[in-house]
Amino acid sequence: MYYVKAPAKINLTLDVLHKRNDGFHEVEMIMTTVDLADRIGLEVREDGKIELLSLDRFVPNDARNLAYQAAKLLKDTYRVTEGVTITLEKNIPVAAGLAGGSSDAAATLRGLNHVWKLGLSLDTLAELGAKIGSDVSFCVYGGTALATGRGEKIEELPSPPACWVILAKPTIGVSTADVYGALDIEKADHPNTKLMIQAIRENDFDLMCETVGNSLESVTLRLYPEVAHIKEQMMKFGADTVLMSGSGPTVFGLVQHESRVNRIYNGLRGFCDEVYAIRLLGDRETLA
Ligand SMILES: C[C@](O)(CO)[C@H](O)COP(=O)(O)OP(=O)(O)OC[C@H]1O[C@@H](n2ccc(N)nc2=O)[C@H](O)[C@@H]1O
Ligand SMILES: Nc1ncnc2c1ncn2[C@@H]1O[C@H](COP(=O)(O)OP(=O)(O)OP(=O)(O)O)[C@@H](O)[C@H]1O
Repeated sequence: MYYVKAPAKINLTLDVLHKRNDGFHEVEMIMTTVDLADRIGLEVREDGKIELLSLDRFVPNDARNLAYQAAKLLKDTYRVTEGVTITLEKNIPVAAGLAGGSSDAAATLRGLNHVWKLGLSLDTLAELGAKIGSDVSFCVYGGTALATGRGEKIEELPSPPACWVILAKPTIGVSTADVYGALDIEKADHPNTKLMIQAIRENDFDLMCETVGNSLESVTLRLYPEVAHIKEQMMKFGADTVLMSGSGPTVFGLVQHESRVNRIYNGLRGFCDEVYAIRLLGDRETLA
């Protein structure tokens, strides 16, 4: 069995610029990977079939699964005769704004490129991944990046300042399409992407905290008041900054001092089942 790691992402910024003619939105986002990952096992089969095994009851184990779709796309595009059994160990919360499914698809592309000996570049895998979902291209590279277009155009950035990340996910799943659908771009918050890039390049933690922002946040906060409650509590318990990731509902807090991490974690665990205290991964090397 060949194992690949599929880490979650958070959006340090997510600016929605305008709606396009194809129904998608033009975005500018700064994404970074965090140390919470699914694990994907790949076993080559000679009968040419693709099979997916998942123990998580919230995740489909058929052609609806993004990891399955990744395998099928790669097999069809490059006329691969071999098949694969994909074992999915899910640790990233589902429908959470953490790109769990997209990261599984990306890791499957990377892993199959290896076990099927295709010799494709990451750029080629990222281009292919964009056909599965807007977040897949970023997940193929991992690390930290500016993502533009509908999210599929990736420019690598250095690692953000090192810190702890507290993730808290309320017990609701959010549909990305619904959140984009309910967005009023004029009224939304528009983070300063350039300033965030400066904060990252200058390794300035305080500037990073001041500059986080997400155009989709106010939509999800309006639809699900419990997300606002988690934000307030996380701030109150002492996070340096707090923001919703992607289309939500997961909220992340950035924390510089380890001494505060336990207090925030324990405080949130009092009323939220899914809380994680992890580190930013930040650079691409950690995916190898
Ligand atoms: C919210 C984010 O997770 C931020 O990283 C992404 O923008 C969403 O990425 P994703 O889940 O991979 O999204 P996709 O599967 O490509 O699209 C789901 C739906 O979200 C909406 N969508 C997505 C991306 C985008 N730039 N504009 C959109 O309007 C579309 O209605 C689309 O049908
Ligand atoms: N491998 C997978 N892992 C999780 N969900 C999957 C997977 N494949 C398909 N899905 C489906 O996709 C939906 C969205 O799940 P996912 O966890 O990827 O959302 P997300 O974290 O909000 O992603 P994003 O941040 O990219 O919008 C789920 O409701 C699930 O049915």
